[in-house]
Amino acid sequence: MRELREQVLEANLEVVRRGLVLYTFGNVSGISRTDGLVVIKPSGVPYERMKADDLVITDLDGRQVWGELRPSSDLATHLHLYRSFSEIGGVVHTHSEFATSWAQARREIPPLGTTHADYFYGPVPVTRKLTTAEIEGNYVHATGVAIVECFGNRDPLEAPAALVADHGPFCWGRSPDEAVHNAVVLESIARMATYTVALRPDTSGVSQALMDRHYFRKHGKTATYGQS
Ligand SMILES: O=C(CO)[C@@H](O)[C@H](O)COP(=O)(O)O
Repeated sequence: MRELREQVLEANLEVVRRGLVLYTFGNVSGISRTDGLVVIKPSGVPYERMKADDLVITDLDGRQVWGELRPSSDLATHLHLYRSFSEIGGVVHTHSEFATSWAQARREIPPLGTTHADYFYGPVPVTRKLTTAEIEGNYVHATGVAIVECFGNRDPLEAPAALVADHGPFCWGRSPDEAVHNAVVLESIARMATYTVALRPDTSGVSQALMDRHYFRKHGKTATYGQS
């Protein structure tokens, strides 16, 4: 777990270097599937002071098995994603400005160009609004449930991000560093989508043929989106 703690620390520091978070916003975690254990950022600790030993380890039910500090307040969302999406190895939550703006507008990000299609096969989905009962109840877990729901039967690695309505983006990948990479790309395509829609509100976006061409040549795999 020492190596995973170092990877998760590095991934947390990378979201700061990439300008995706301010102060103590955001969090990154990673999972060891063989041990069934998750390493996550501690809650509220400034990134510039964070050390690998400050990271917290829990099991998939959220029981803390290592660390003195409290785990990130978003832990239950990360855990639900790990339980639901068995292929993922890292989760990132940020409040990056353009992706968060689409989340606050409660709009999915449509595939408007090949930059999007290289990384996200189809739109980046947005969740439904949480109910008052969910917000007053197990809010953080309900956030994870809403993310998984908005994926339906799409492959979560074909569009490794979701926008949580009124909140912000969650991204994931096969590892913590791949999840951060996807969060950086998401912010870039969210920025371009904002400008594109401002310049041409009636844009129709990329054709299915262009999206297929770009996504498949980059990933070399078979589509599931749009086939079910
Ligand atoms: O979503 C939020 C707040 O809305 C989080 O990103 C927090 O800002 C980070 O909390 P910790 O991970 O430090 O508990």
